[in-house]
Amino acid sequence: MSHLIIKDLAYQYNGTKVLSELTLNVKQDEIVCLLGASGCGKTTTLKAIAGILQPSQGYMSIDSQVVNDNHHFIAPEKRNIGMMFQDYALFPHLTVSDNIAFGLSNMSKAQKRERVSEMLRLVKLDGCAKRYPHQLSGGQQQRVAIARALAYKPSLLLLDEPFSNIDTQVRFELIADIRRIIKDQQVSAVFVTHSKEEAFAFADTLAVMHGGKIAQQGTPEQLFSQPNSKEVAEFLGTGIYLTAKVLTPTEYETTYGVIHSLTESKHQGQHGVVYVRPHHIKLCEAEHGDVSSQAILNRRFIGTRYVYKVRIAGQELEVAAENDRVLAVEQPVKIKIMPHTVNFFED
Ligand SMILES: Nc1ncnc2c1ncn2[C@@H]1O[C@H](COP(=O)(O)OP(=O)(O)OP(=O)(O)O)[C@@H](O)[C@H]1O
Repeated sequence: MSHLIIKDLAYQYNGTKVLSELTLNVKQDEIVCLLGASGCGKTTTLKAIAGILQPSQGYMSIDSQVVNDNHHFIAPEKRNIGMMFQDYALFPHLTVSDNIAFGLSNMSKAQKRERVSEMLRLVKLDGCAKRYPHQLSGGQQQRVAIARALAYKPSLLLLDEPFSNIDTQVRFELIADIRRIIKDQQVSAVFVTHSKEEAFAFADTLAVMHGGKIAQQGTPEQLFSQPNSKEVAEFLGTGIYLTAKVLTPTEYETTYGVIHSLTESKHQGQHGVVYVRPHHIKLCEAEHGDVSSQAILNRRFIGTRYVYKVRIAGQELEVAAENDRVLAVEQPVKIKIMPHTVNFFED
């Protein structure tokens, strides 16, 4: 059963369409990450879910309650949604305990005390109850923010770039911690980030946004191995397009030789393009004067190995190579494309 269901949602700012035909499903206890280029409408989608803005069209239900359609619009405070944003938004004049207790208006004093202690234990800040936000690190403040958002047992949690102010060294520890806390509380969540690495570490499924809608939703593995559009393939990482013909279910003919796929294609006989990512390309030394070779445009050292920029089929791409033999700038190289799960898009 889906916990959050959105169908054909549309929204415009002053006549400019930002969301159109947006469809998204979040299952019970699932963490879904909205990913997409800057300005594609991620925050607008969160605001529509929260009820901060009213869509011009579409259906939305949370926990089987219709919160938005042609006849209903449920106000934000009646949606039982917890929110957490990048600037933590803690009240500076309240202690950690009072910040966490802030939304617990329907409880007795004793119940509040009990719930606050439970949340402090959950986020491992038992010793910080009496401190003020400025006496905490960024990561600790973010833990208080999640405790406050979860304290009144929301049915859905919305997180907008919650980790972008956290130092990279502790960010992934905090991501693992907050994921554990959300899973422990069995709450569904929609999370927005610019960072694919954060998305992979935090979410169960990714929903890539493009053109005001969800272009594809699935696990990171599904999106990498079976992107349903060029936009999704490109968003997940750099690559180059090669014109190709599908020779057999596992063989693609290109100007750089036959590429072998680890999975079978249903497009046999069709023409189109394959999207090849740098880690599927091997650079091999070539002889000067070899017409099928290309020169290395530049190289940079990234600590463990070199990354070489090459031009393949008129497109420039950086390809990492093992350090057993260092290649020189302008040295001719041949391109070998290793067997992989090929991403093919028909013409
Ligand atoms: N209050 C507003 N008035 C007019 N246009 C707006 C308003 N808020 C956002 N927009 C526009 O709507 C589009 C979507 O904005 P939104 O903030 O949802 O994108 P986003 O994907 O969250 O972007 P980012 O990743 O940069 O935070 C953008 O083109 C933005 O300029």
